[in-house]
Amino acid sequence: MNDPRKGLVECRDIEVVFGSGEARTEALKDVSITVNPNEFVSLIGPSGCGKSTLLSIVAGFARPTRGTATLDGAEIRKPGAERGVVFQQYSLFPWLTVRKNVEFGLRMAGVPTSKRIASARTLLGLAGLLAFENHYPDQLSGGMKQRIGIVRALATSPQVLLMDEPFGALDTQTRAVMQEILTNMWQQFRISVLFITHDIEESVFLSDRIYVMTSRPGRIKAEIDVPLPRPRNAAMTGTKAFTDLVHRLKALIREESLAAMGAELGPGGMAGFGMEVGPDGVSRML
Ligand SMILES: Nc1ncnc2c1ncn2[C@@H]1O[C@H](COP(=O)(O)OP(=O)(O)OP(=O)(O)O)[C@@H](O)[C@H]1O
Repeated sequence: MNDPRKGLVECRDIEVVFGSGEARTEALKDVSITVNPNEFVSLIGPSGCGKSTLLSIVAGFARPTRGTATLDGAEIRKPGAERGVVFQQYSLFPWLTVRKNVEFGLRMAGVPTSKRIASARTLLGLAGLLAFENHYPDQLSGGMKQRIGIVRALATSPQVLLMDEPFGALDTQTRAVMQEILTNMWQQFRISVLFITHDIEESVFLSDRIYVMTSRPGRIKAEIDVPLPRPRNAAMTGTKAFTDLVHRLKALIREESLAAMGAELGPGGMAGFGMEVGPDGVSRML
């Protein structure tokens, strides 16, 4: 079982610059975010604003140019078992059965065979996948593969789950079911989650708090609390509280997406959108 006081992620004044000279790209600037223990936090923002870059810093796959990322006060310098990662691509090993995929991290950690089989079977049972333990990934649907990806990330009992567009490749119906499964699993495991999505409804449905990022270089534009009760269910998506939050977030994202496009389209190009490009960048036309 996880320690409920652990899983505090803190990013402070993160700046990331790729390349130099003409190829210099400022991806993130002055980004500070916190994910509290047991909290579900989403990052949303226009394409290319640096969401994946920030997540990969917390995962330990990349280092910031400036600033620090810590987990429970310790600086993150490399990947670690206390952080599970789930990507949009299923990234399961096709030559291993479902159960052996789930066992993989435990095997790497030196957990004895009988113990890791028992853990994998328990988790597969919770995700409704025990009947498929001896199947190979190719024999399963996209939704099942992603459930296995989540189960595999949870197998090593991480304090934090980092998810980069995990449902991006799924059809709308499967995606909605996966959101319910994830919120139920999160409720049981009570770990911290940092979740990236392009889908605003998805972020509201799942999160306690949402950070909205600006267009590149990504900064934190807004931090929005989601005070919807838990456990969450599909019926909530029709409530006024839910749709009001979605509209508010959509307006924030639209502003940033137009700003990003405006920079590409140049003066006059944004007039039809109620925006214009001036010497100080993009502004709203009244
Ligand atoms: N290794 C790299 N070298 C150079 N530039 C990079 C590298 N990785 C990312 N970038 C650039 O940094 C910016 C941020 O990329 P990132 O993938 O983090 O954005 P994102 O918000 O996750 O985008 P999307 O929503 O489209 O997935 C982009 O302009 C991207 O092209």
